[in-house]
Amino acid sequence: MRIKVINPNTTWSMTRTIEAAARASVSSDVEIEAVSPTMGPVSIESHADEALAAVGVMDEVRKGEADGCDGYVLACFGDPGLHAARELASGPVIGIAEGAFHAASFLGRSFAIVTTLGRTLGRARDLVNEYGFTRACVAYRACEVPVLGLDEDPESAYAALRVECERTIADASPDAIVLGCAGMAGMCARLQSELGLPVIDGVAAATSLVEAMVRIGAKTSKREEFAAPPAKEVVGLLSPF
Ligand SMILES: NC(=O)NC1=NC(=O)NC1=O
Repeated sequence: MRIKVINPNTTWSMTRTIEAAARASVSSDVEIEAVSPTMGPVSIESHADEALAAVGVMDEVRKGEADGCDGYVLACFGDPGLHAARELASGPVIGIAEGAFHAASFLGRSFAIVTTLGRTLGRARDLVNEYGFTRACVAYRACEVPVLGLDEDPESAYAALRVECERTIADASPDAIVLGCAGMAGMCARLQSELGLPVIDGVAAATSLVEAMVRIGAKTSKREEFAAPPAKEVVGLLSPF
């Protein structure tokens, strides 16, 4: 089995963090291919970043199909390009937000999201509502660490994240915490141990769920909405598509 884990931002050091978390979450017979697109923003912290990143995600899925990948993880908490990726993929495609919400829902009645910048919380709220977890998600919080700050100064980023998690637990008493950024993947186990409640990293959750779906033979439905997009001319910069 081969799962392609796509970090939609173009920061390869973060891709390596994501790769380690993905590899640790799957069985030994699963091959993980972790990549960043060849184009796109170095970090994704806005709707504009997400729009740009979606093109790179599509390009990586298109290449993955040519290489025979069995499934895909979109390792960015905004799940950028998820629906387009499902149109292009034959196997399952799971974003880390959707995967994390499902995983958290198996562990308790409620969860809270603790993410990077507060400006990304609107997107998180939209995804919670779209995926059907409105009642379960009891808090939307941000530690105000920029995405690349997680890589550049991990110790102070961890300190800020832990403080915000502690505040969230005190204010909203969630049964679990969902980490709102792929770049937090390496901090999950330490946080869970120090905070004393389940802490979900979406990279591990989504990757293990893709493995499970591939093992039961589940593929993306091609009946209607996620059928291959109609062939058409694309002009200008995006013409390769
Ligand atoms: N909420 C976020 O910080 N999302 C993210 N931006 C990235 O570049 N990767 C993420 O997971």
